[in-house]
Amino acid sequence: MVSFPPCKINLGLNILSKRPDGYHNLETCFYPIPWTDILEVIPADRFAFTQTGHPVPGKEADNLCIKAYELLRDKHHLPAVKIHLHKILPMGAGLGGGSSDAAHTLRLLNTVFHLQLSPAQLAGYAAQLGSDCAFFTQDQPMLGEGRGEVLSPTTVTLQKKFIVLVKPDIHVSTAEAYAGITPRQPEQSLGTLLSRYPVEAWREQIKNDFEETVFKKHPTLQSVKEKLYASGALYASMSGSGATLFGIFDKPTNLQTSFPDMTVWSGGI
Ligand SMILES: C[C@@](CO)(OP(=O)(O)O)[C@H](O)COP(=O)(O)OP(=O)(O)OC[C@H]1O[C@@H](n2ccc(N)nc2=O)[C@H](O)[C@@H]1O
Ligand SMILES: Nc1ncnc2c1ncn2[C@@H]1O[C@H](COP(=O)(O)OP(=O)(O)O)[C@@H](O)[C@H]1O
Repeated sequence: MVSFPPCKINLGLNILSKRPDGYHNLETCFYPIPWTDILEVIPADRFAFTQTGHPVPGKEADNLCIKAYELLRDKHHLPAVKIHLHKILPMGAGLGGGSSDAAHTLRLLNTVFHLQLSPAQLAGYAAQLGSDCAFFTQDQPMLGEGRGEVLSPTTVTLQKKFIVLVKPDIHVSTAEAYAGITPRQPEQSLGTLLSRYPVEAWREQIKNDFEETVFKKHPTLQSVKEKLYASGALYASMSGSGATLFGIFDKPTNLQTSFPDMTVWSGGI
């Protein structure tokens, strides 16, 4: 069985406090974007993992698809499978592609082997694989709290809008980005702000707390954001810990020529 793990952008990202377990409490709105990897899981005589497209850095055994399989295999005595991942999404990009692959491996295994795991059980397993993973067990925008795994529905919608993602050839480590932050409580919760204001007003209201320190270290990212606004974006921001920037537009917008040496994706929602 095949699935298409999508990526996400973060509409706003407030880092609220540092936790005793070393993670940070945050609030964000995860929004799914239909730019995807391709993932196949089929029953097999012996376990095998194959991978094409962009090579995934690190040891193969650390691939989140394998980690996801091992997690369910140990709990539910799964038979062997063959997993194939075709990697399209940029990595370490603030787009959560690896987290999505992990969650979609769980979802495929649940379906292929009729495990009948509830959405809450799937989200619980996903959260063991990464803070962002639980979101990808859903297919709709969600507010994320806790370390990102406490999810609640939101009415925020980007329907009829167009998104441009720009990924410069810069890598920002998530752990490093968190280390540069001084957490603080905002005056108004992100959920309230997102529901109260139209996209056009978010520029003054909604922010990503990582931008300040990450932009200082990589000024190119600030200039990409400014260029997105200059090209007509209603709202532009960095996604997650970077380095992808996104712009939300009223009409189809293709900016590859504006960012010739960067990876650009654009599409409707
Ligand atoms: C920043 C965010 C925002 O959506 O996304 P990305 O930029 O990675 O896409 C996420 O919080 C990334 O979540 P995820 O990539 O799943 O993180 P994990 O693997 O759980 O943790 C990687 C490292 O990030 C830090 N971390 C992560 C989540 C969190 N709430 N607090 C943290 O301090 C920890 O140092 C941890 O060791
Ligand atoms: N299936 C996978 N796809 C992408 N990255 C993976 C995967 N499995 C493990 N990783 C590791 O996770 C790191 C970052 O993952 P990714 O989700 O792309 O980051 P981000 O959430 O910042 O976009 C990679 O550099 C890689 O070492």
